[in-house]
Amino acid sequence: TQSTRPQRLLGAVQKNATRGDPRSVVKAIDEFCRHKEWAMNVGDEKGCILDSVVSELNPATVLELGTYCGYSTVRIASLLPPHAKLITLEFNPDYAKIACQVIAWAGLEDKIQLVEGSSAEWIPKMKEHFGVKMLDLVFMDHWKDDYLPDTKLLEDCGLLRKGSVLLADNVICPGSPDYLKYVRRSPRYKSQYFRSHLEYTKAEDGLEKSVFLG
Ligand SMILES: CCc1ncnc2c1ncn2[C@@H]1O[C@H](/C=C/CNC(=O)c2cc(-c3ccc(F)cc3)cc(O)c2O)[C@@H](O)[C@H]1O
Ligand SMILES: [Mg+2]
Repeated sequence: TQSTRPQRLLGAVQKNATRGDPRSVVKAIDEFCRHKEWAMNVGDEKGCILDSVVSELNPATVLELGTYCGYSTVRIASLLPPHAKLITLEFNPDYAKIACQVIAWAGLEDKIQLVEGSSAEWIPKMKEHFGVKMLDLVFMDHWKDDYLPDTKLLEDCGLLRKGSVLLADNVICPGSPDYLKYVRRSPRYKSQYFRSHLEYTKAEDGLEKSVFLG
């Protein structure tokens, strides 16, 4: 049977990356997507912006919405302090299976909790199920129409504190106009746009960083 693109991406990691070396996993995926097959990872250019936001924040608890193949999961987790935790939600079981193996190849299983299911189902369970008190960082990279409803759900579930950061991928391409309007207009957020390019292309895209003001 034909392999899928995520399966071929995993193959490139297992072939070209060193077990237990997260940066080599990130590099192997970027090489594969730049030279072999494009895939919707945040990529190396926007990835550097992601790295700087994570490093500056030094978050103890991170939530990622939309694992896909685990590229940004590995990229974020490789920068977290020793006891920090990253919970990543992915509702496609095939993608979750690939991401699980990419995370294992990077040797980051201890820092990452991959949950198979939808954000709508699991965000309300964060506190009781994972013992999460507050989220320091949320990286949004799932369906773009879900950015806004999930942001409101995070607020309603009391998961954001003064200083919590929402970092959203693709606010230009494919775009999430309703989300952008909301965080830029709301007095409860201090929002900032980091201009960049769509992964592995010259098209414009960017990340929106929004700090919750409480
Ligand atoms: C139900 C809530 C919910 N709960 C849990 N997991 C969820 C979920 N909703 C979705 N997922 C999973 O997240 C990932 C989806 C990601 C969606 N991302 C883009 O569509 C995208 C597109 C381009 C682009 C494509 C083509 C172009 F021409 C240009 C740009 C570039 C990008 O960086 C992009 O992120 C998948 O793993 C879903 O299974
Ligand atoms: Mg994206």
